[in-house]
Amino acid sequence: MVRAVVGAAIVDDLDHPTRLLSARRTEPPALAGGWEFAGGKVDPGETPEQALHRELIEELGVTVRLGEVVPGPLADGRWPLGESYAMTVWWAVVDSGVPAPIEDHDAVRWLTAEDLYDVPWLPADLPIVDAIATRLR
Ligand SMILES: Nc1nc2c([nH]c(=O)n2[C@H]2C[C@H](O)[C@@H](COP(=O)(O)OP(=O)(O)OP(=O)(O)O)O2)c(=O)[nH]1
Repeated sequence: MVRAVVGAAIVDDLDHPTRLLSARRTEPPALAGGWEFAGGKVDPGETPEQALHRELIEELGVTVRLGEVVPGPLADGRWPLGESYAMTVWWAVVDSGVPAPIEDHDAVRWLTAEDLYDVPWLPADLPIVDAIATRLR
């Protein structure tokens, strides 16, 4: 069974995004230093949206408003993350708080279309970043 993961493409504006938030992982060692979408695994008893809101409060200290799903190639628009995980990614904007690397990350960075690929994204995230890049102005 593929495990469900949720992630947020946090941008400055849902209708006219110009900046995307990326976060640098600290764990596990094989993934540490890679940049990703904040989020994580859906726990038993949670909806995917509940899981994402929980993870964003824990990891970045923010509440968000979710937009549409960034549609991926798998069933339900999910994106493959290797063999074991599939991630649903929502567009999101910050409702309250300032994103900070509270847990699981040691840096966050807002990226524009110009410097979107200047950070070493986790390899599985690159097709997702490509999809987002088409919307960043
Ligand atoms: N959150 C997140 N995980 C990603 C991304 N890209 C990617 O390959 N992954 C992988 C890393 C992990 O193997 C898996 C998600 O696990 P996670 O470690 O973020 O989940 P979690 O916060 O619930 O972690 P834990 O409680 O089990 O330690 O998906 C991404 O953009 N965001």
